[in-house]
Amino acid sequence: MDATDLPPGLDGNLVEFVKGGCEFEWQSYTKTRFYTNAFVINGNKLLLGFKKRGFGANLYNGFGGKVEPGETSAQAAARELKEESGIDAPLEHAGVLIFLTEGTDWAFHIDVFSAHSHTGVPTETDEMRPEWFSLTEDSLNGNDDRLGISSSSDLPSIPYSKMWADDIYWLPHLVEGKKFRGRADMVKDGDQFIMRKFWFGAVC
Ligand SMILES: CNc1ncnc2c1ncn2[C@@H]1O[C@H](COP(=O)(O)OP(=O)(O)OP(=O)(O)O)[C@@H](O)[C@H]1O
Repeated sequence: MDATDLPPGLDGNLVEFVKGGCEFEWQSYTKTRFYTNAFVINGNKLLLGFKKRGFGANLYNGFGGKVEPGETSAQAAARELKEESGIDAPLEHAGVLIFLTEGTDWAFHIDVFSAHSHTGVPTETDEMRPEWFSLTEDSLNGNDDRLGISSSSDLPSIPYSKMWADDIYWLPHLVEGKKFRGRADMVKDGDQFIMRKFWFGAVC
């Protein structure tokens, strides 16, 4: 894909898998702040955390936060995973997401990581309550959540309706082990954010 067709902030040899909001312009930004987000898979289970406070409170997400000065994103991802869930995992880089939110002139740059094993027992912290979710196909692609049915396994389905709106576009790629990139410009709708303009793609 021609780099000029990509949303500002993304580069490389990428193949689009979904986009929306073509009638809007990409929001401009002058600064970037770096964050991490880590997803741990164990066989047919995915670990998510229910965020109890701060940005994204009351949503399920991976474990992550700000990259501190002097840290690499991989170091920050490991630190945040441990701080928020109590576990260690051999995290590998899986994707990059750029988010803008209405009214701010800076972009979230989120390095997303995944791991297929871990040590330690996921433990609730002040910030996050870890829970395992089913990775059956209907759970992962959001069919169970859309239809309000429980998963065919003994674990709950991935709760996309209680996650950031973008997650359903890239989480299945992460679980399949495909590298991805994406950008979403979010606007406030009542007390939640919705995507105004977005683009997600795979790394060739
Ligand atoms: C807009 N769409 C989004 N979709 C999915 N995840 C998103 C996100 N936007 C932000 N995130 C994640 O939200 C966390 C915020 O981090 P946040 O808790 O504020 O950081 P940190 O733990 O350093 O904060 P404190 O210093 O404790 O306040 C961090 O994992 C970041 O990756």
